[in-house]
Amino acid sequence: MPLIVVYNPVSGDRTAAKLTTDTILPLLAAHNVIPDKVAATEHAGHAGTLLLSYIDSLAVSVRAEITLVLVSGDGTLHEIVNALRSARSKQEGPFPILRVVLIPGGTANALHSTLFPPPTSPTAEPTVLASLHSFLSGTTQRLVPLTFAHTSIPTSPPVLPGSSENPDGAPVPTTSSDVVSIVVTSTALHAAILHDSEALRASVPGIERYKMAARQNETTWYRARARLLGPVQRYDVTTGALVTVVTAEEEEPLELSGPFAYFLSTVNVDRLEPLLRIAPLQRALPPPPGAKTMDVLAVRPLRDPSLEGKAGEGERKRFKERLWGVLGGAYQDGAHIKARYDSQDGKTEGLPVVEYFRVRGWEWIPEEDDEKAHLLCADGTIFHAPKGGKITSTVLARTTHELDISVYA
Ligand SMILES: Nc1ncnc2c1ncn2[C@@H]1O[C@H](COP(=O)(O)OP(=O)(O)OP(=O)(O)O)[C@@H](O)[C@H]1O
Repeated sequence: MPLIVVYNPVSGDRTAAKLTTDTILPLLAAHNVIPDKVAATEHAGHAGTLLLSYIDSLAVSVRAEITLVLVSGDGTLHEIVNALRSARSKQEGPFPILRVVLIPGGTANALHSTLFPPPTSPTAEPTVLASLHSFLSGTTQRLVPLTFAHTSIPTSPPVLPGSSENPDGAPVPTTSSDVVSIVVTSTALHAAILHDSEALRASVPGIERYKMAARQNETTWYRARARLLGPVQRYDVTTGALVTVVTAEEEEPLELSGPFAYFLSTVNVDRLEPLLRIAPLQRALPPPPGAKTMDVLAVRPLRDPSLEGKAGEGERKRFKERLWGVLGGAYQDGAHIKARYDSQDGKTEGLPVVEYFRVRGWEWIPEEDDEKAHLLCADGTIFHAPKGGKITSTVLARTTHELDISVYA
């Protein structure tokens, strides 16, 4: 079967080239697996074009299924998936199945740490080559298919009927950017952190840059409405179960009014970093195989009864302490999803701080004058919606994207 090795020499701590040469290629050779091609990415966006030109170089008779050994972080895989999706949409007929051997060479390695959670015992084997061992094992191979979250971000501001640009209310064609996430799609704090941390990449190559960017955004709230598209389930902290709140696609979405401190959705992953288990139900209560769902986490500060509905500087500073305290629970195996506000009457339980949903998709409608609420992060790539532009994210059905991409686990 055709096999290509691709590594990103600048991802993470920049050790992908050494790992490939010193460890991965010798291990493949020891199993009589000789790659057709070994290539380093040379610039952003290169991984996708590399893979597509490799596919083009193969005779049609041998390209039904391709193995990619990828040494990188999530961002490089994200680029590959988007390049394949774009190529697929322009091509009729069969398209190669892609099997990925994923070697964590990035900073966060969310997908890899979800498939291979960090060992709890100090004597356990490190997991860096676990996907490769699965591929080489032959008998114990497990392939995990990837789910895609498709997000559409308008590129031009909405033109409302009756406005000076459109006085007679004629339909105005909208333009948008489209992107597929395989890990995370977010707005609010997470998007702001990813946006600001990119500027720190050169000086702070490790995870620390995310913490620095977090501090820059810790008292910001984001004014927007979110509409959760059905079917929608809500996590019930008391029973530990997911409870249906919107039954079908046709029903009215569940609307969440802002402001938001946090709004993030994940597919395929429960972790964003090896120890940051942000969406624990992705593994604790996994969706059935092939389900068209993503998990959404939202934090809306004004649910905190101690703020008494106020959003001043003092309340934001107080809420910052609460938010960090709660989100810190994500590092304790996902304990944040159980945190509650204080009870108002001292008898009943307080509201959950983190609202956790399983949904088909969501819409995010930022308030026009809140610039930071217009940021969107798709697997680390940042987009800016135009003023007041509505962002929509939904899980793509396999029949729509017609791609078959899975990872050895
Ligand atoms: N040779 C290169 N020079 C500069 N940028 C590159 C090069 N090759 C790839 N890239 C870019 O590097 C970016 C980061 O890669 P990747 O996501 O794999 O690593 P990371 O950000 O360190 O890890 P993670 O996404 O797991 O946090 C990608 O968005 C990709 O476009």
